[in-house]
Amino acid sequence: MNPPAVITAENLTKSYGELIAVDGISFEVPAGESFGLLGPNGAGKSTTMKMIGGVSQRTSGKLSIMGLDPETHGPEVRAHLGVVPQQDNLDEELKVRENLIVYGRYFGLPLSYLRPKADELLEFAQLTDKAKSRVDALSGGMKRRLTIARSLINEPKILLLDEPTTGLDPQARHILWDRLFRLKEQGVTLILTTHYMDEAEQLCDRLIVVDKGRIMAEGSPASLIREYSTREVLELRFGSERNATIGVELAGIGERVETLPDRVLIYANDGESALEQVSARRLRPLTSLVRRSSLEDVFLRLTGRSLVD
Ligand SMILES: Nc1ncnc2c1ncn2[C@@H]1O[C@H](COP(=O)(O)OP(=O)(O)OP(=O)(O)O)[C@@H](O)[C@H]1O
Repeated sequence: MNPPAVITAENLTKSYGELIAVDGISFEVPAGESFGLLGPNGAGKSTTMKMIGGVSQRTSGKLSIMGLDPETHGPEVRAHLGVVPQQDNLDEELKVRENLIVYGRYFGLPLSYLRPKADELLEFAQLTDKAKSRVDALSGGMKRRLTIARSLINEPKILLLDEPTTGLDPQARHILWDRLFRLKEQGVTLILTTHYMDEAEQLCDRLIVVDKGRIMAEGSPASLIREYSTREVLELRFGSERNATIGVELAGIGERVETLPDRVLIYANDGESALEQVSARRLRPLTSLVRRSSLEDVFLRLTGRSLVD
């Protein structure tokens, strides 16, 4: 039997005046899943998260979190949720450990619970030795981990993460991904937005690709890649002058040729054999690279645009 859905959205819509930021999206997230909203800036990801978190009212449609409507049962819904917003909003005046305790007090949790819980969460966030540090002395990655630790103070069943690793360096991102994996192993349902395809591939069991407030596709990263791309991609650079016109000369190689401003992509199941065909036509790229298809290719196929602006 499938686990029950902890979040159900049906035709969820949010308009800001004339602008439809979220345009009738529907999805279900079963308990324990790591579910992603992948899309470029402005796609409507944060707006969807805010509606789930009960801090933004929907214009129309239905939304249910653990069987409750966040608009009519705000406090009950928030008790099940941990929220990691896009911008860290830690209290810079307070020390690291105090941030956890003071936040827990907002939930009305007793100090006898909060003190050991704060220590446990600092351990989890690898911040035990920073317990007494000032927040403004922490690195970006540490602040993110502290924000995540803080969001876990009430032992939420669902964690909402809006762009969890934006602005972090690769090492800090990997540490964070590892922590999120651990939460998933503990059975926490993760809902995350990202415009990084590698993050979506690493973290999400299933995701929706969103663009301009609409769902373009839905599935696991692997199934989306299988459905919308080839196994491999041959990336060629011919220099800015030739890139624009070379597409015609490459026609027929692989399943599809996509011309971007700085490179040409040939979609083929066997990239090396596509490269041999390029050589056979006496076309000499400045650089060539064969790689596996990614969600970036899925997005390009679905929208004709690149995921990262
Ligand atoms: N409070 C608001 N008032 C008016 N328009 C808004 C408001 N919040 C968001 N928007 C608009 O709604 C659209 C969707 O924004 P949203 O922040 O949800 O996108 P996003 O996919 O999360 O992108 P980002 O990663 O940049 O946050 C954008 O066009 C944005 O300008």
